[in-house]
Amino acid sequence: MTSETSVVVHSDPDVLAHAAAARLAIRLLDAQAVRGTASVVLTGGTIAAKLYRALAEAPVRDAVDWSHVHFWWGDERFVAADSPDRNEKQAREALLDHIPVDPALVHPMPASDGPDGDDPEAAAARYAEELAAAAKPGTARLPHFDVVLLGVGEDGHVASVFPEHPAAYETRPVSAVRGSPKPPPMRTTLTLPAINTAEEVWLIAAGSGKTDAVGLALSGAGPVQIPAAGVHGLERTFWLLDRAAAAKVAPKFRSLRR
Ligand SMILES: O=C(O)[C@H](O)[C@@H](O)[C@H](O)[C@H](O)COP(=O)(O)O
Repeated sequence: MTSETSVVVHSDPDVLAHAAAARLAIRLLDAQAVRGTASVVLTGGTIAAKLYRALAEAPVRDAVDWSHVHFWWGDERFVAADSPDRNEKQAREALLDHIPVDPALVHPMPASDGPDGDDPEAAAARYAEELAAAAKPGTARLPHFDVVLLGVGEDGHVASVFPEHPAAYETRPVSAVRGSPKPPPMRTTLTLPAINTAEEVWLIAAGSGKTDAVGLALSGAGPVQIPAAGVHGLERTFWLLDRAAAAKVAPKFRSLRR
C-alpha cells in the first residue's frame, strides 16, 4: 500500500477548523459504512479546540453515528481529572458533551489523581493495556485507528513527543513524559510508532508560529529533531494548514494548495 501525503491550505484558522471538522465527519461516516464503527485519536491545543467546536456546531455531525465511534487520546497533560489543563476536558466541553457518544467508547488517558496516583509511567502502562484490550485478537497491541489528529508545536512536537526527548526514541506504544518544555511538565503520550499504525494521520496547524516547524517537517527533517516529520498514516498523511503556517511549505507541495 502506498501512503500519500497531501497538503491542504486554507485562508485562515476559522476556515481551516470548519473544513477539518467537515472532513472528519465524512471520514468517520465512511469508516462506519465499511466497518460499522470508527475510531479517532484526539489531540489538545488551540486549533484542535476550534475544530471540536466547529464539529459540534456543524449540521454534518448528525450524519455520523457517534454511538459507534471510539475516542482515544494522542496525549494528555498528567494533571488532576478536573483540571482545566486536561486535553480530555477540552474535548468533552467543546465536542463530546454535545454529541450522543457511548461513554464506554470514550478512552481518556489517566489523570494524576487516578488509580496510579502521581506516577506517569504507571499511567502510560495502564493506557497501553487499555489500547491492547481493544486490539483485534492476533494483531498488534493497538486498536485500529481511522484518524489520528495532531496539533503541531512551534518546536515541531506532535502529541507530547518533544524534540530530542526520550519519548521521541520510544518504541513502546505509550510513553510517560517528564520535563515537557510546554507546560504542564508531566504528560503521557502515544509514541511515533503507535501513531504510525493509523490509517490516516492529520497534522493541523495555524499561525505564523508554526511556519518553521511545518516547513522543516515537510522538507526531510529527522523525527527526533522535528517529531512532526516522523508521523505518517498507513494510507494517507494530511497536512491541514492555514496560509501563515504553510508559508514555508516546499515548492513540490505547492500544486496542492487551495
Ligand atoms: O497537549 C498538548 O498541548 C497537545 O496535544 C500538543 O501537542 C498540541 O496539539 C500542540 O502543542 C499544538 O497546540 P496549539 O494548537 O495550541 O499550538
